[in-house]
Amino acid sequence: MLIRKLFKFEGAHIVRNCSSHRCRENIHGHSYIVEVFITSDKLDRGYMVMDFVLLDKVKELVDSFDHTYSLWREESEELKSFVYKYNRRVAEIPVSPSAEGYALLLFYLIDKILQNTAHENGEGNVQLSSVRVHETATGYAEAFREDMKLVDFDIHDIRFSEAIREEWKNDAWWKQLVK
Ligand SMILES: Nc1nc2c(c(=O)[nH]1)N=C([C@H](O)[C@H](O)COP(=O)(O)OP(=O)(O)OP(=O)(O)O)CN2
Repeated sequence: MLIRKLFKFEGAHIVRNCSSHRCRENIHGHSYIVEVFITSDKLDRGYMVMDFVLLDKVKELVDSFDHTYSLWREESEELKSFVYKYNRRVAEIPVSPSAEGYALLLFYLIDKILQNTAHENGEGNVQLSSVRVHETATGYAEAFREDMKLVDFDIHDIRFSEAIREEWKNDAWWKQLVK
């Protein structure tokens, strides 16, 4: 059985090397919608795949990209300095921030969060099925587990600035993922 939970963030980026010159040459933003699809072979005692409330860390993660500049680590030192000088909320990431890049990055992180979520209400084999990132009303990218072979990074390649981290209720979940 499949469940889906929707999250949102307002994010800014440039996507280098793409075909669209508007997109690759200009800092711009989108109202992103992130859909997280989760499956299980069993229902918990509440007749749920898993309670949506257990996705609170996923909410915190997605909210970390809200009013945040997503800075690809391959950007020039000049742009990096500019971004850090004029923005408090910066996510430095190992993928270019296309819809595809976000979908892969979020799949990687949400999968880790789910693996670190205690399931104590009779849940079955809870699995992340896919992460769909809508960049506009007309375009989205969706990452599945097999797509993770398209990228090569680990959690140490992802950095949230101090201003983002200080808004987290606590950083235990992030420390757990890093461990
Ligand atoms: N496969 C992808 N294509 C594009 C992406 C992307 O992430 N993956 N991103 C962009 C740009 O960021 C752009 O801002 C959005 O472009 P587009 O979909 O063309 O947006 P419009 O609102 O102009 O779309 P219309 O359908 O023409 O209204 C570009 N491509």
